[in-house]
Amino acid sequence: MTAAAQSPAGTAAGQSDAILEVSNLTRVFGGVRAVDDCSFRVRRGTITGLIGPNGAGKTTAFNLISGFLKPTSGTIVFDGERIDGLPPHVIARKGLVRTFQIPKPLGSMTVLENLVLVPMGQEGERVWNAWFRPGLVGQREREIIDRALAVLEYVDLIRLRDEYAANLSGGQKKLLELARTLMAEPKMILLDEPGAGVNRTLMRRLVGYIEELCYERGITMFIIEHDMDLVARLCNPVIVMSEGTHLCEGTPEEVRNNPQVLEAYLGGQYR
Ligand SMILES: Nc1ncnc2c1ncn2[C@@H]1O[C@H](COP(=O)(O)OP(=O)(O)OP(=O)(O)O)[C@@H](O)[C@H]1O
Repeated sequence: MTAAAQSPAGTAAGQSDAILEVSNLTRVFGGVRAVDDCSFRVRRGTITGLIGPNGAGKTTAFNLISGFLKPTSGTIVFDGERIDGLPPHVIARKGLVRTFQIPKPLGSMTVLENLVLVPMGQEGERVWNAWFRPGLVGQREREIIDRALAVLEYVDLIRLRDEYAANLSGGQKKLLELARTLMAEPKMILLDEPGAGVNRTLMRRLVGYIEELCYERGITMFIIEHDMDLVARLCNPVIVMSEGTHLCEGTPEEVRNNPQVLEAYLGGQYR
């Protein structure tokens, strides 16, 4: 019997290093094998990049991992537990959350309401009503509101806390999206193109947050990114997908110099 098989479920020696293990993952849309027998692992405490040409299956892989799509076949293990096929809110409660390339805050709610809703789910409205009737604010509700305010301080959106999310700039919406993920107290965040449509100043701030959240708070980061300078600066290792599957992985330097990667990009639509 192997050491892994002898250990209790979820604590096997081989699993402690990998927070995410994707095995033989496949998702078919009609005739398209968007993700095709794809396997990889993400090490705990890393900022891991996911790159590949357009249509390589990166977004579909993220949607499968975060529960927004169900796999056709294959398994996904997060922190020692099978999560494939579970709905997004259950996966988020286990500590795995994702952001979207186009952030999706609830526009008709304020910045603060957007954050309060994350841990409370359907109960968020109740917390909110209680906020206006201070005598009714319970211990848990108070804690959630205080945590939301602290997160807004952290991402420097505190002065916009009563603004409707719909009125925020694109960059501010990105920060709000990051703030919402932090409210879920994640162990791992999937970031979909944090660099897309972001100016240099905000990009520097986002890079700072990503590094600090990973290296100081221990949140594993898994990032889809097309901006190769940003990938080289932030990510190690980098996983390359092509045609729905895992092509290779390595340091940014290694993947950049890998002829298979060049071929995958030049054979597709080089960006
Ligand atoms: N809902 C869907 N229905 C049908 N086909 C889809 C669907 N979602 C994705 N696909 C197809 O699956 C393949 C992989 O798409 P996906 O968006 O995952 O790639 P990607 O690597 O994220 O691409 P990009 O870098 O351009 O965002 C593409 O051929 C795409 O057209």
